[in-house]
Amino acid sequence: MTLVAGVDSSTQSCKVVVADAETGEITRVGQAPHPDGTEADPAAWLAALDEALHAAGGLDDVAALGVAGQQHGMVCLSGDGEVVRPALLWNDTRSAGAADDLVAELGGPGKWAEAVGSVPVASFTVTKLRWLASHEPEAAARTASVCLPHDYLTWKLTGAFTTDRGDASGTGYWSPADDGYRTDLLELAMGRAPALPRVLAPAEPAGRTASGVLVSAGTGDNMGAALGLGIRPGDVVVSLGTSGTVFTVAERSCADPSGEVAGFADATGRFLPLVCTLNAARVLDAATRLLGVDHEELSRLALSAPPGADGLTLVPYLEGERTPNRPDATGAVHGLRLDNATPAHLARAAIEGMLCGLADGLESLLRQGVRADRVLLIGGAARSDAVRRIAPTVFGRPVLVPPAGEYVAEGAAVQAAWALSETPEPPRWERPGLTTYEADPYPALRERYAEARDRVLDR
Ligand SMILES: Nc1ncnc2c1ncn2[C@@H]1O[C@H](COP(=O)(O)OP(=O)(O)O)[C@@H](O)[C@H]1O
Ligand SMILES: O=C(CO)[C@@H](O)[C@H](O)COP(=O)(O)O
Repeated sequence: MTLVAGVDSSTQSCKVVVADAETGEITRVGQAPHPDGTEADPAAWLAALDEALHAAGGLDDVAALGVAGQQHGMVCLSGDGEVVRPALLWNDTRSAGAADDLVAELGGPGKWAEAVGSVPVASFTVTKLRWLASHEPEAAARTASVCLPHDYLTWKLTGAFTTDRGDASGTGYWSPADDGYRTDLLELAMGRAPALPRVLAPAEPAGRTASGVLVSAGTGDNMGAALGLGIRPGDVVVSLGTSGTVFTVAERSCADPSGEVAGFADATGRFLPLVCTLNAARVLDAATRLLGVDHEELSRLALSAPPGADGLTLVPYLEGERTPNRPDATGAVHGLRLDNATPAHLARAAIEGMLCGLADGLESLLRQGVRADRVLLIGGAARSDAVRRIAPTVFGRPVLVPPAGEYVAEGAAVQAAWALSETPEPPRWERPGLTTYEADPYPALRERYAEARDRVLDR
């Protein structure tokens, strides 16, 4: 049996799966935590990768490996390959002002959508580089090259400085439509253009590890999930990890001047229109802390309250928000009355509020002409029974849940198997069935959320 490994170096942890390259059967898994915070020393990702690989039984019998990682993180390297400062992550909002400035300087949101498929907000690497140039000019001057979290890990594994279309499309200085860097935009951000990783073709390997394991191009985590699930146009994925994302694969590139939908590329040569919120699984983590319960009890409580939580509405902007672009917003609870002031109502409002943000995202995606024949729910918070049961009431359509798994890491493993096989299309691994969750839509909930979502205080 030929084995391949896939890595998901995500916000909260590093996950590894080892699978049979032919059937996709998972034979081993490993996981290790990442440090908390919105900036991180890339050495911590390497240490977590090492620990997770060890927990997954190591690479001695593995033929190929792929690394998917959290998108957008700014990793600045000096001329001798040292990390210049801790990486700013996708959920760090300090560059929100820089994003506004860059949008204005290029002539407005439409110009950015046209140039790189997305309108940059604080998450995008290009805005972090502008922030660096303005606030830490010495660090900016020492920056000889810039890459993303998965590029950094692939470089450390192989010595090759590479990236892929998917992750490059989240920088704000690579165009999915034209398949090339826009170094002029990097110059706009920093006043000059540091060296950038070479963009590999989807099945092109980056190189080999010191012990000879083939390393595939790697990609961003959402592109990894799309590959792991084997989605096709018409399949919309809602991922409830640290971030909430709603995305699909498309044959044509997307350019939304409203900035709600990011026109990313995928890991197969196609495109990945995506909406991202900053607030997903950790809203539920916060609710468990507020209520002094664990996730199982939160789920039980939420299901014991009625749809709409009798008017209790939670706006989940606990980390500010990206879609809508409210980097300084805070969360809020509205509609509190004596009769709905119960743990069950609050538990339900937290889940409903988190899902309303994603349901708005689905609508933005549909406005781009995307089809949603099926909606699939994945990510850490999709382990919650209440989330799975409440999702169809909020989305107003059935929701399909694949068996709990690490689909980003599985996608990275698919890519590794693809790099080994050199076939025109990635391998398609059969996966056990999806569970369908259906429930009556409850539109009043979305209407109330729409009223509440702009009535929040800024930090
Ligand atoms: N049963 C559950 N119910 C709700 N949230 C959960 C559950 N299990 C895990 N989570 C949450 O899911 C998140 C981790 O999800 P994951 O998709 O691995 O995130 P990421 O890939 O962004 O690091 C954590 O915030 C964790 O607390
Ligand atoms: O910024 C985005 C997508 O544009 C996020 O989805 C990050 O890629 C982080 O993902 P998770 O760690 O939440 O999976």
